Amino acid sequence: MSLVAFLLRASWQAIAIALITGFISGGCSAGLIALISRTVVKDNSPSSAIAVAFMALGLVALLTAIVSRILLVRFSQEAVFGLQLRLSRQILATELKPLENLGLPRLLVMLTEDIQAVATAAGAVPVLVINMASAAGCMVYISWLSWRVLALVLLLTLVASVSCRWFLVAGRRWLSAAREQQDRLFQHFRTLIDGVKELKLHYAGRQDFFHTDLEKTARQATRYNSRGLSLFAVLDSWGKLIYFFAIGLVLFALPRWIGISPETRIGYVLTFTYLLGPMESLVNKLPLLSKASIALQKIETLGLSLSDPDATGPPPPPADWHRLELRGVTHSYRTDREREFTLGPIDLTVHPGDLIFVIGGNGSGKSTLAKLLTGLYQPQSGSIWLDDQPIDPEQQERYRQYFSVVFSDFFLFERLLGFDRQADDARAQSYLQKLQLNHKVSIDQGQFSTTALSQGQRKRLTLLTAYLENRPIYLFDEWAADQDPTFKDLFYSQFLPNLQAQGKAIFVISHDDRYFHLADRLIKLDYGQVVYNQPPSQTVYAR
Ligand SMILES: Nc1ncnc2c1ncn2[C@@H]1O[C@H](COP(=O)(O)OP(=O)(O)OP(=O)(O)O)[C@@H](O)[C@H]1O
Repeated sequence: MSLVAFLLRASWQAIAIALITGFISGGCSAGLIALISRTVVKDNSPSSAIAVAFMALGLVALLTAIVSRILLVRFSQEAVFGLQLRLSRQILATELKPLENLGLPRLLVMLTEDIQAVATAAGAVPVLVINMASAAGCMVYISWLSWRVLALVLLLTLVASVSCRWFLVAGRRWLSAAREQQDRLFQHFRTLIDGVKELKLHYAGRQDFFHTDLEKTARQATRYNSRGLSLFAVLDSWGKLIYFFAIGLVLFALPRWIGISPETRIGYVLTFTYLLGPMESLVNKLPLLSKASIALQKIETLGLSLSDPDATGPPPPPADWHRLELRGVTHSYRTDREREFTLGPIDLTVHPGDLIFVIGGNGSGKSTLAKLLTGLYQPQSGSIWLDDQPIDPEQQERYRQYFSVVFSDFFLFERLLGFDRQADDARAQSYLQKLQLNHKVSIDQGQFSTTALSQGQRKRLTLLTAYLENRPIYLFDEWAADQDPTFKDLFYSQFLPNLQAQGKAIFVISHDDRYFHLADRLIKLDYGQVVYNQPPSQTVYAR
């Protein structure tokens, strides 16, 4: 999608008004040039009517330029604002799996660099429009002066466009290549920030990462960018050369060939001298426009969902339920054929009040099962049923509201999201006490006083959120792994039974075999397959 199409889509009526006022302004500027050249050539003592006309034209040119620019600035900024919100919405509407496939760096580049590129180009559009309008007005004036000169100008414009096209296409290709490197560069920036501790501790590793990965990619991006921008710089000078050639032609050659009048000559030269500024600014903006359309193309090819997640309104709150079933559910990660991992087919039935431990070695598929169970992944085959109703993609949002989940790679928000702040403060405060965090953290209007805590303490705060959510089904992915022995014991022997007593179904992904006997059922996974699904009393599991 081009920048123009993007802006038109945002509000074509506003753009039309801005264009019309822009063209009036440009036309008036061209009229001013005509008036000046006529007066210089023909009138030694211009009448006051000409002076009034001059003032009027100047005033209209100025006022319409202001109106056009303000309108365009406002609408281009609105369009960028809309783009930011649309992209954020699209990310929220896109299923987890395609987002994981895209990866964080690509999404980050899109939300920062690409939006910035579009915003910068959109900011330049108002000036561009006025300049193009002035150029068009000047063309009209030239055609009025002499159609033969106009034919020459058009011919030169054609030559200029054809010869500049090569620079444009090549320049754009390099900028596009630089944009590809930008995704990789953001990946390295992420490594730099996330791995800063490890990099600081390891001199050789740090040098290796810095030179082999980060510097190399950054250099490549810089190289491609400079090649692209250099071509645009050559294009600028080439354009100017053609421009001066045109002026020279009219000044020195045309009078001999076709005998044009001094008025035409001066009018032509004045017009072109005036146009030099707008044309230069127009050519200078070409790289910005190219970058913006590359960014817009990139955004489109990411394949984010186009549906609005909020279009159907809020999902209904979870109703009473009696049975959750997984029937032959599978999920595969297709990295390459030989190392493809497939979870399932899994058959599973859960009832309210069930406490199920999901166990198994590293990489056996426990977290994948968690994502399937909670509706974050859709089954690739098989189906999930809630009380005799299959969960199809339209039901997914509603289905997810049944779950309160703490993942092993959890994210702790700075405040309690989506709660009635005042009403829930008191409840949250009492949970803080139970979680033995009241001496470290307080809550005011749903805002945690701090989240700068130890890993174990931060994880306890996620438990607080889960409690407040009060959903029918809970899932804890290795929640107790970071807890001290006392709190770990509290979690397994008090918190879980408490939730169970409230009729919650609970999945606990765990390696803590000391507590396996507390479960109603153990589901053991091994390389994506269920080894057993039975009560611990019937199971011999290794301690
Ligand atoms: N995003 C992904 N892309 C490709 N393969 C993946 C992805 N996530 C997980 N896998 C593969 O799926 C398998 C199961 O991973 P999963 O995270 O479900 O295991 P797990 O039992 O939770 O392991 P752990 O106990 O180490 O957390 C692993 O072999 C892993 O390589």
